Amino acid sequence: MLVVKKLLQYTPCDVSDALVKYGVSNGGYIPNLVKQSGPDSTVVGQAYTVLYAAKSDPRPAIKESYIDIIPQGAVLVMALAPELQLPHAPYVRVNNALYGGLMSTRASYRGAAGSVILGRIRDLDEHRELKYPVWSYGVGSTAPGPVVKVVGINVPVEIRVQLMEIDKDFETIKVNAGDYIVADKNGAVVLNQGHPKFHDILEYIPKRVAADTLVSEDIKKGKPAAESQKQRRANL
Ligand SMILES: O=C([O-])CC(=O)C(=O)O
Ligand code: NI
Repeated sequence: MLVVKKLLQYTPCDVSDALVKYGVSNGGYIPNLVKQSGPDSTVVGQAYTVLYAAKSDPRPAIKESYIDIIPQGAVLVMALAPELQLPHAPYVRVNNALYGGLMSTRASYRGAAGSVILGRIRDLDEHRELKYPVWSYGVGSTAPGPVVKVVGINVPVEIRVQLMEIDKDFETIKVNAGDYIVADKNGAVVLNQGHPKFHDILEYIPKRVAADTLVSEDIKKGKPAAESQKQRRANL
């Protein structure tokens, strides 16, 4: 809870700066998500993961409704099995919406912090009326039931994303249940709970934010950006 309180003061960009400092070159950023609803402030919570697979997948469907057991304060992270993902737009092979307004209504009632849907959502107005924060790749009109089923709750999920290297197809971002999700209009970042430098990362964030506030003041007074950045970040 303390970690959540701390992170609520910052943005995903601040968290990414710290992750880059500690060797995560993509800054933990989960690309291609669009903020669809909710207030402007940063959303932070521990990931509550839900994994969808094709109806033909050999794994049995989970009987329990994932939304009825979502913990207070959690961020729902909903992903499709890797074989249903694409590194390029539209990012998933599934055109049915994975998630809708009734799910947000229940999540909001249970005090969840937000929902990050790595696929399509429907019922846009309902999420917006609830002022409940939802991110997704896109929108849709059809419910998930005819094509996919939930096969995992609080299991690690893998997100296939495009890479710069032309000889590699994709890289995989992993989200484990309990990892910290920090999201706003810039998108969503995952801070792995098990990162060996987790506490250093948390300590670095305010120092870097303070330095960059001074850089901003310098620039507004006419100082060249590169010179100020070099000076103000010298000891970081
Ligand atoms: O009905 C569904 O399966 C999803 C949906 O639209 C909702 O949660 O409102
Ligand atoms: Ni609906």
